[in-house]
Amino acid sequence: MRKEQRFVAGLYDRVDALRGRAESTVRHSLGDTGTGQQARLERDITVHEQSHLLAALDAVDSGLCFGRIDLRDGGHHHIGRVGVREDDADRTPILIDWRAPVARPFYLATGHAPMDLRRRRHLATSGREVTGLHDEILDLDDTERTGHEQHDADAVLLAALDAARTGRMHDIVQTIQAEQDRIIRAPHRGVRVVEGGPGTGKTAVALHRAAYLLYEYRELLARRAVLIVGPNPAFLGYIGEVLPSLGETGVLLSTVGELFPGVTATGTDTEEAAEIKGRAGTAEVIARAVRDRQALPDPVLEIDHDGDVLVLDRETVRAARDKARATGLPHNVAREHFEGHLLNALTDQRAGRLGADPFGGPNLLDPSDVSQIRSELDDDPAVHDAVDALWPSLTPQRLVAELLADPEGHFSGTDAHAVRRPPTAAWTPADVPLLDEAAELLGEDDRAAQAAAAAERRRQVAYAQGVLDVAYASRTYEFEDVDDEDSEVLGVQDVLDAETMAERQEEADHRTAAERAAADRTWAFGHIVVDEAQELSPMAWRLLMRRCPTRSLTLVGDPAQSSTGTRSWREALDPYVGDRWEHIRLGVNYRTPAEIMDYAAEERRADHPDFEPPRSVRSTGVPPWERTVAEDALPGAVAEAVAAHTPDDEGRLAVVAPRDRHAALAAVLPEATYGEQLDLTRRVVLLDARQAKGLEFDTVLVVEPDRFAVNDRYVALTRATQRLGVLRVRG
Ligand SMILES: Nc1ncnc2c1ncn2[C@@H]1O[C@H](COP(=O)(O)OP(=O)(O)OP(=O)(O)O)[C@@H](O)[C@H]1O
Repeated sequence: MRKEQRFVAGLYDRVDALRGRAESTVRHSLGDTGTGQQARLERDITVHEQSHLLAALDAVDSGLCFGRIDLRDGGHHHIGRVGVREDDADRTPILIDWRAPVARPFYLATGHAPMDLRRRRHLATSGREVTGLHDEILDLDDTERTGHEQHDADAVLLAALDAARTGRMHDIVQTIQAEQDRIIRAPHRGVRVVEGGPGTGKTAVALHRAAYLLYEYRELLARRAVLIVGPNPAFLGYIGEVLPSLGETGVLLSTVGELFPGVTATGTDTEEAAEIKGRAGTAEVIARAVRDRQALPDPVLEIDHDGDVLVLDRETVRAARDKARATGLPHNVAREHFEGHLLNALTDQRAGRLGADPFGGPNLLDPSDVSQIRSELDDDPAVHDAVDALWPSLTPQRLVAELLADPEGHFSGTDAHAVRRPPTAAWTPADVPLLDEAAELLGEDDRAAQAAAAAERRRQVAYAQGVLDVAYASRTYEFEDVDDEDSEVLGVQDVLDAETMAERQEEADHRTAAERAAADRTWAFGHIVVDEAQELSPMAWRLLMRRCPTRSLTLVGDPAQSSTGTRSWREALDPYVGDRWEHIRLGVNYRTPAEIMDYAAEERRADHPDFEPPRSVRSTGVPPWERTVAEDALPGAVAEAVAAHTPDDEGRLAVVAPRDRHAALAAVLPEATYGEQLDLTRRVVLLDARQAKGLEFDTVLVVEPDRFAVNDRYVALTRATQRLGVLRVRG
C-alpha cells in the first residue's frame, strides 16, 4: 500500500506541475498586452487551449489512477482516467489511459485467458490517498503474494453497484465488463444497435463508447464532434458528468427537441398529437404543404405596370412553376428560377405590345429595348408582390405554424383535429423534426447572408491591411538601428498579406466543434449515440440521419421499455441502411437486485407470458413490499412510506406515480422535486414512469402501477438499486 501511495503521490505531483504550467501560461497570456491582430489571436488560442486542459485536469482529479496490471515479463502499468507522461526526453508514460490498447487486458483478462498478465489490481482512493487494494491472481503458477488478494473477483464491481446513488450517473471505468468492453471499443464506422433489458449498462456503455471514440479517432471527431441524444433534459442532466469525468468535453448532449437552433420547444403535445406528428407519412404532408404554396392564379393575376395591365394566366404560371420545380432545388432557392421565368413571360407580353408592328411585321424592338423592359419589370414592386403571392419566401417556422393552425386538407379529419393549435402556440419537441423537414425542403435563400458575409470579409481585409500598414510603420520604429534594407529580421508584413491575415481572423472561432455544431442545423456529426433509441419516431430518425451522412451510429435501447409502441429496429433502420447494421445484446442487469427483477418480470408476464428478463448480477435478500389502501388514505400512505425510507445523508428515493396524483402527493412531500424541471440531486423525487426512464434510485415507491401502460410499468418497477415498494388503491 505504501508503494502505491508513493506512486499516486508522485502522479499527482506531475499533474500539479502540468496544472501549474497551464495556469501560468494562461496568466502570462492574459497579461500579455500585445495589441496586434496576430498577437491577440495567438493569445486567445493559448488561453482557450490551456483553460480546456485545466478544466480536464480538474475533472479527472478524483480517482485519477484506479488500476494496475502486472505482466508476466515483470513489467507493470498503472491505468487511469487519462494518460500522463513523465517530463523526460522520451515522455515516458507513467499512467496509461484506460482506452489505450495496453490497458485492454485490465478489462478482459481472466484466469482462463490471462493475456500475459500475472495480476490485476484495483486501487481505491479517496482524494489523493490510497484507501484500499484488491488483487486478482491471473497466473496460477505465480506464487508471489501481496496480501491484498481477494477471492471474490467481483468484489469491486459489487461494491460499485451497492453504493448509494447521488442523482448523477458515475463512470464505470474501473469495472467495465468484458461484454461491455467489446462494444465500447468497436470501430466507429457503421451502425450498431445495443439492446438489453433494464440496468444492463446500455447508457454506461454508450457514454464510454463516446469517450473511447474521441480518444481513438481524436482528429476526425474533434473536428466533426460526437452527438449524444437522450430522451429528456432531466436525463441529460443525470448523465452529464460522466464524459467530463473522463476528461472529454467534445460532445454535444441533446434531446431531439433541442436540435433546431433558434427554437426552444417549451410546449407539450397530447400523446395522440405527438404520435401523428412523428409518423413517417408526415414528411409527405410537409412536402405537400410546400408544394401548395407554389400557387396558380385563379383564374388570372393582373399586374399594373407603368400604365399597362399585364396578365398572368394559369398556363403561364404553371409553365414557370414546372421549370422551377424541375431544377430540383429547395423552394426558397428555386424561387429565383420561378421569378426569372415569370419575368421572361411578362417581358414578352409587354414587348409584344410596345413593339407590335401595326402592319403585322416582326416586332420592332431590338434586344437592348427588350432588356430595358425586363429590368424595368424587375424594378417594379408590383411584379415582386405577384411573385410573393405565387411563390412566397418561407421560413420553416412560418410553414409549420400555418400548417398546424389550419391542418384540414393536409391531415385526415381526426388527425387534423388532434394536431390543430393556434399559430402562436409554443413549439413542442415533436414539432422539431417537422421544422427540420421543412427547412430541408425550403432551403435557405442565403443571398442576403452571402452578401453580408462578403461585406464582412471586405471589412476584415481592409482592417487587416490597416494592421499591416501600422506594422510596417512601426517596423522602422522598432528596428530603427538596424539597416532596414539588409535586415534579416522579418516583419509581419513580409510573411502575411492582408488576405491571409483576414482568413486567420476568420478561423479564430474559438468555439469547440460541439459548440459550433449546436448552433448549426446542417452540421454533419462524426458519430451519433442515441440512448433510449426505441423512443424515436420515424420523423425523429429522419432528422438524426440527416445529421449523420456517414451513418456512424451507436443506438442503445430496449423495445420492452418503449412508451410509443414497439417498432422493430429493422423497420426503423431499413430506409437508411437496409440490413447493414449490427445487433448486439446485453444480458446482465447491474442495477436491479434479483428480488425486484423477479417481481417486475412477473408483472410483465401478465401481458407477455414468455417474457424473459435479464439476469441480475446481485441479490439483496430484500423482497419488494406491496400495500393496498383506500383512495383517501393514499397521500398519507405515500408520505409514511417515504418518511420510513428517506435516506439520512446518502442515497435517493423516487415516488413514481401517475401524473394526476402529483399535485396531491407533492403537498405531502415538501422535500420532493417534481414537475418538468426535475432536480435529480434532491433526496426525494416525484415523477411519472416516462420521466423515470433511464434513471435509478436506491429506493423506489411505485404508486398505482396498474394505471401505467405495460412498458411504462416495467420501467417504473425496474428503477431501484435496493428497495421497491408498491402502493395500490382499493376499489
Ligand atoms: N461494468 C459496470 N460497473 C459498474 N457499474 C455498472 C457497470 N455496468 C453498469 N453499471 C451500473 O448499472 C446501472 C445501470 O446501468 P445503465 O443505466 O447504463 O443501464 P441501462 O441498460 O441504460 O438501463 P435502462 O434501460 O433501465 O435505462 C448504472 O448505475 C451503471 O453505472
